[in-house]
Amino acid sequence: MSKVLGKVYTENDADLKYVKDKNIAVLGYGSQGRAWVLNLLDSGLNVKLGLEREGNSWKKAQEDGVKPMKTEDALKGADIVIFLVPDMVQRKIYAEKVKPVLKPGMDLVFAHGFNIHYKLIQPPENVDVYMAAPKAPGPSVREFFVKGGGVPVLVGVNQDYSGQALQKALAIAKGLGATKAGVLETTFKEETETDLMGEQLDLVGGLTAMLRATFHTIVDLGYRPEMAYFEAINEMKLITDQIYEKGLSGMLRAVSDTAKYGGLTVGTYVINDDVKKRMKEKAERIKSGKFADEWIEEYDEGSKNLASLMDDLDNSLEEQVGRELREIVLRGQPKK
Ligand SMILES: NC(=O)C1=CN([C@@H]2O[C@H](COP(=O)(O)OP(=O)(O)OC[C@H]3O[C@@H](n4cnc5c(N)ncnc54)[C@H](O)[C@@H]3O)[C@@H](O)[C@H]2O)C=CC1
Ligand SMILES: CC(=O)[C@](C)(O)C(=O)O
Ligand SMILES: [Mg+2]
Ligand SMILES: [Mg+2]
Repeated sequence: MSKVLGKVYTENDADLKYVKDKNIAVLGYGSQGRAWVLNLLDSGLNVKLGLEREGNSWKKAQEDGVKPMKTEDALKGADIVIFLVPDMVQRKIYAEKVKPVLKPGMDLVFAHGFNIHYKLIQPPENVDVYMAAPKAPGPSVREFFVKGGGVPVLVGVNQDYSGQALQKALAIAKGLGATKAGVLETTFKEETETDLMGEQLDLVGGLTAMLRATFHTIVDLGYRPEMAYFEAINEMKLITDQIYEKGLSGMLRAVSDTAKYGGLTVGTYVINDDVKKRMKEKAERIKSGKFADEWIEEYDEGSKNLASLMDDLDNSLEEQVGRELREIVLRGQPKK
């Protein structure tokens, strides 16, 4: 029994029978979509892949031995519709393709609560709305499954018309392999807001900004960029691997005493109360819905700021050095 976690669902708490005879339409074959389609098919479920265009995803699915079809065709006779197109695209596909064929008793399933929580999609009362949110990038969802395991998934129920929404969410999570690890329960609000906070404050936002700031601090003092890249960026994976396996204190015990002392004293000097105040400001912005409004507006105007930020990053010194150094690093990587 766990001392601090809420209920953790594992293999025996979930039964595929709740979704086994249902027709499942998965919309999208990107990072998550590919992993979901392949894992759910391998788990023996009836999955149809629906795509809007015969583009890259279409080709990739065919290469994987999956038969893609037009969204409309995948939705024919569907009982369960799983949204794995980008968050900003879901409302359009819902309005144009799903809503017209939505019948009482159907299920709408999400991998992230954004569209439901921020009311971009407002389903009628007579359908189930639930989520299975993998706490890992899509490629890991597939890789763990293929190796006989699974990544942790959060399940949550927003509407339980059938009275079986939680069982179905757990069944989908099991089909993804997640009950091999553990499935935790959440709400759409909690999952959406904490997911955004994590990715903005550290995983995606804070981390890249910190790596780049450290890189430039070292380079600005006159050291060579390749030294800075190794120290400030490349080695981060090895440190986070230690945290992943052994926790923060386990990582600290794996590095030298010199690193331990320097790290513990300087880390909190750099990431100080002032930084935490700024983090809180941005976390509040997520809670208030202001971040969602900003992102929707940016997307609707063509994501120009996003594209230009990505361009700047691609052209940065750290990425130029990184592209060359990674060839050396990856050459020495043990074969999988
Ligand atoms: N990427 C990840 O690892 C994670 C994603 N999620 C959630 O999973 C869902 C899917 O996200 P990803 O897998 O990252 O998406 P993605 O961007 O990797 O894949 C999107 C799929 O939708 C298609 N698509 C893209 N633009 C489209 C458009 N305008 N019209 C129609 N189809 C379009 C693409 O061809 C592709 O098949 C989102 O709700 C996301 O928040 C949740 C956990 C982690
Ligand atoms: C991979 C993941 O869970 C993220 C960072 O939240 C996302 O891609 O949105
Ligand atoms: Mg996430
Ligand atoms: Mg996210």
